Amino acid sequence: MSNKGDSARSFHQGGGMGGMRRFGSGEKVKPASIYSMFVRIYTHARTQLPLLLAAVVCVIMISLLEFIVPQLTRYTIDEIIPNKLFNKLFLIMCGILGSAIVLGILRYISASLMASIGQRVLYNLRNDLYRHMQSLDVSFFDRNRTGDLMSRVTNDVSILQQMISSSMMQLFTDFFTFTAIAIYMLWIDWKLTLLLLATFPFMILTTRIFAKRMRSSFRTVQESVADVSDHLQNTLTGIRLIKAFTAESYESERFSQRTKRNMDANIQVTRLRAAYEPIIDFLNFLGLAIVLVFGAWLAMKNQMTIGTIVAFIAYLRLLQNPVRHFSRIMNTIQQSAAAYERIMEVLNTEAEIVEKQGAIKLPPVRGHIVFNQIDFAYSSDTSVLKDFHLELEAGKVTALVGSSGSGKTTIAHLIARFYDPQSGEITIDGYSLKDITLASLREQIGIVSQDIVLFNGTIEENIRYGNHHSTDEEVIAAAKAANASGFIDSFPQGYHTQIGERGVKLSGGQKQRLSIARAILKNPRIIILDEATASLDTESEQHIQDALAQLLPGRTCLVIAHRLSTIQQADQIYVLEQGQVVENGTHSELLDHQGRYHQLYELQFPQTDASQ
Ligand SMILES: Nc1ncnc2c1ncn2[C@@H]1O[C@H](COP(=O)(O)OP(=O)(O)OP(=O)(O)O)[C@@H](O)[C@H]1O
Repeated sequence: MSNKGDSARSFHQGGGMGGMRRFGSGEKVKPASIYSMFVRIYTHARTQLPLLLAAVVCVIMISLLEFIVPQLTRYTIDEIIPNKLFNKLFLIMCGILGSAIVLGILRYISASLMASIGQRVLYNLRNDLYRHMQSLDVSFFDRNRTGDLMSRVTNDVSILQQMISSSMMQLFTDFFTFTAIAIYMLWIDWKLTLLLLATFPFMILTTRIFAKRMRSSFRTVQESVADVSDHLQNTLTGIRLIKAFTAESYESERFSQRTKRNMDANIQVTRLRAAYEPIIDFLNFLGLAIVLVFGAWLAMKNQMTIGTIVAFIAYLRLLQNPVRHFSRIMNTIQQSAAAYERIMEVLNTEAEIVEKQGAIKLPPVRGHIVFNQIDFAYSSDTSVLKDFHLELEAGKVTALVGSSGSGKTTIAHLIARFYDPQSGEITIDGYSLKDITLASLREQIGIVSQDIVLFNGTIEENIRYGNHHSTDEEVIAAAKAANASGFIDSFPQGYHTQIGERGVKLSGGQKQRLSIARAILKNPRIIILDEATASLDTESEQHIQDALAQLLPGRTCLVIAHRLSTIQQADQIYVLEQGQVVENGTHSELLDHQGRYHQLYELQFPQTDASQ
């Protein structure tokens, strides 16, 4: 029933509706620049400033030490060897080994610090992402595939994790080393250094060209991972259906198509990388050739010492190391940028259903609900409700009947403000839904729907979802009222029985009774029963009807039912056809009227004399 489409398309285009914001929440997101990615990471890391500062100090010290070692080489060649300073050799030895030990310690400290900062940044980012998703509307989840969203929170965040924990440190160190050494080399011989640096614009250009392509390939890789995850989510939860339709090979084939897309995209990334690295290596060799040839020329003209050339070559290697690392890190950075884009698409999506500023807390209501001139459509091409009026009297039972797709469940969704109508107003006790806080509205509504949602956990935990602060006695009382205590007590573990994913270990009727118990525990002022007794046998249904008969008095109740036997006692019955109320009245009034309700009744009870 949902119109879940391709994720990228739905994020970028929304559902249409002539550009209305309601359906266009997933506005086009600009490709996130690497700069903005780092700014965001830094914003999160700022909270751990002392750690960050310690890491930066380590990085600066590493750069300095890396700088000192070639100086020792130069000193050995230019001073110690010509002057035969044997006594200095031991000092040189100690200097090099000491530097290596300190470098190792500093690298260990900075890597640990960065890992700890990185993990905290990601912990915050992942939680922000999940919290933000929770705040988005039902329509967002209609538009986007569950597997794709899961992949954004898990896979895409993990990719960023890799970059922050390992590559960021390298990037920092390289940046400092590069700057320090470039300045020193300019100071020693600016002409040679400038010649050397002349190769860098080519490196930057090559990097830019490859970066763009790599990012788009990584984007495909990540989308294909999301596709695979979505397929898994759908098919593993629907395994019984697949088996019933012997669709195992069909699904395996579809799975392999998705993994092939992933494989192709990965091959493309590897090819790009394989082409990029040799180009960078070539430019590095060009630098070496320049230093060697030009340096030798200067040395032959006695304008440079051999020690300086050796030190220069050592520095050149240090200067090129960051470049070589960068060509490797660029892979991770581009992959992270693609992941970051996908994360930002969710974070930049704004909820359409938002509380207006100064929204008031809905006080405990009597439950008089009015739909006034409501126009509603899920998307621009199909209208569900048009100029719709409906009144639910406070404390009474109102039933909605009508053919499938006539808009009954939609009415329930609008009361809970899962969606907003395009025009018109819905009020509860005179309060417009748009003027009140979402929490204060939803706290007063209990929904028992035809799609029973139970979470993996115990029976007790699932009932307690209705009210996390309830006592054990209250949980048991709710189960009794919902006629569920009988089957719960028959389980060896009673209320502590694990019900499995989505409650797979329970029968349809048992699941329904748990969901009713959950609603009873919530003790709401308004109750919506959307086909709540549909999967119960006649006997259980009678028990539930008895339980509801105790629960409903004094509350406003909206009952949506196909089986007319369940709503005969309703105070008011509305008959809906194509989003319009075609008649209303009590059961007997509607039978007397001999209209649509009478027709439906005849269809369901052909042997009964309708007039009785
Ligand atoms: N999330 C959604 N996105 C787009 N269209 C939807 C969505 N939910 C329902 N619809 C469409 O809205 C119309 C009304 O659906 P609704 O679920 O309200 O009908 P219903 O009367 O409750 O049907 P049933 O008795 O079969 O449950 C249908 O045409 C349906 O296809």
